Amino acid sequence: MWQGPLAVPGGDRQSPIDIVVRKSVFDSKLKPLETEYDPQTCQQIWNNGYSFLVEYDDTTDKSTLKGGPLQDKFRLCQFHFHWGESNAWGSEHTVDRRLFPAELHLVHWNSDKYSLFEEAVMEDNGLAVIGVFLKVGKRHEGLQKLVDALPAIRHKDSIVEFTRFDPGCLLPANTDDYWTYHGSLTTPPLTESVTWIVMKQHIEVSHDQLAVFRSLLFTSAEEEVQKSMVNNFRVQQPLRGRTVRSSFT
Ligand SMILES: NS(=O)(=O)c1ccc(B(O)O)cc1
Ligand SMILES: [Zn+2]
Repeated sequence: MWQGPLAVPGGDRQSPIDIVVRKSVFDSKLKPLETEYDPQTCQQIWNNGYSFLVEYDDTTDKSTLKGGPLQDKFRLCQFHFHWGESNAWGSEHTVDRRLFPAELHLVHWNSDKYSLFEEAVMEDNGLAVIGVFLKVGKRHEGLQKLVDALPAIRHKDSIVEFTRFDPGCLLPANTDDYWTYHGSLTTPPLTESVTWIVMKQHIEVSHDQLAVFRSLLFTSAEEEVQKSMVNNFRVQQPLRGRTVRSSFT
């Protein structure tokens, strides 16, 4: 897995963390999430050498997230995943130390306060990331269009057009139950600008679908030694006195 600097200098709100359910605090003021995703804003899918990203046109408020713990409206800019080399591990967050084979991150930035992702990423209330755990089980029909595009972006820095994909199909049926806490990006620049919203309910994907994730490569086409893109998750970070709130009892 990606080790990197163990702690960011002065970093006391780093991610990911273990969510200790019995220590989370129910907050009745937490609202249901409100997502409005327009599949027409989907643009491309690419291998950035850490994961694969599905990127959305975030020049207007077409695909947005609000409600939940958020005061402002946030724009979807991309989603990506983290996974393991085996089904035994792969997620970044854990629940009472329980590992999942993979985790989806839907990345949004505060378009009420900032005009670009690059600005928002430096600010306390700049980003909101929805985390969804993946379990191996039945095939996820909505995911298949994405899985079919992966062989075309096997190598780092490869990119293909990818359109008309509704990321809402990757959310669990129940999006009212979640944990939320203030944390950071889990890959560089590791900035502490993220309101994390981790779904209690997981989604299911098939073993074969997850195997295609593992067929991706960290390395670019020119490199002699090819390395499988697996275990692209960060080690867990200290809670440093933070409280994880829950939207459910
Ligand atoms: N893994 S994560 O969702 O925390 C994340 C999101 C975005 C970026 B980034 O745009 O550099 C890095 C990490
Ligand atoms: Zn991520």
